[in-house]
Amino acid sequence: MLKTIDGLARRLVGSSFLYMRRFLFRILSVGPIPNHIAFILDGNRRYAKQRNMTEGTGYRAGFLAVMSMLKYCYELGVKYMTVYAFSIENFKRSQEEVQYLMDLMLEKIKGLLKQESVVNENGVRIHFVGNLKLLDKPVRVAAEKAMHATSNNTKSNLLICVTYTSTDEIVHAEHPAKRNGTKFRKLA
Ligand SMILES: CC(C)=CCC/C(C)=C/CC/C(C)=C/COP(=O)(O)OP(=O)(O)O
Repeated sequence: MLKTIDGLARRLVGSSFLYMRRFLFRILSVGPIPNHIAFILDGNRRYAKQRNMTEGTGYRAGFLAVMSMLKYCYELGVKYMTVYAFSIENFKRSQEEVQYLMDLMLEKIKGLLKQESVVNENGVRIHFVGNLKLLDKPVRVAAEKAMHATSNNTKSNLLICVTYTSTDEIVHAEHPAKRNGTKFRKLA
């Protein structure tokens, strides 16, 4: 008897949550929807520390949080989403932590490629942005595979920034420009 009441209550809470969610989305989609939203993945370790969790658990929780934010964005019709995931500076962390993050990225990129993933369900094209040569080879290969596999998706775009930093970008932007004969002048 108690089990039946508990099940009923759960279903009631579940359906009212769904109803409220639909209602909220209706209201939000009336207003102007941004074309591009960017997320900086930060605070994963602090989150884990506050809850006496391992750093790895914090990173995993961070990834799940960003995935649900992305799902809301797709549902609202945001065309471009950028995620700042791993900068070149992040390589200065301990070797174990960097390796953990590389393994996590590999696992998650493979997950994104699955048919039932949030990316495929929402017709999202993935772009990895940054100096990809600096990534661990298996991660780079998976990233390239993800870009290729989603290249025909047209509903929205997910830009994942990895191994990036402003100085590296300036250096790499300058080289082709120099080759084209562009003249640079020093800014005062
Ligand atoms: C495929 C894909 C998008 C994977 C992403 C995996 C992921 C969660 C990466 C976050 C990496 C990172 C160095 C965050 C910085 O914040 P921090 O956690 O160091 O923050 P804190 O030290 O300020 O708490």
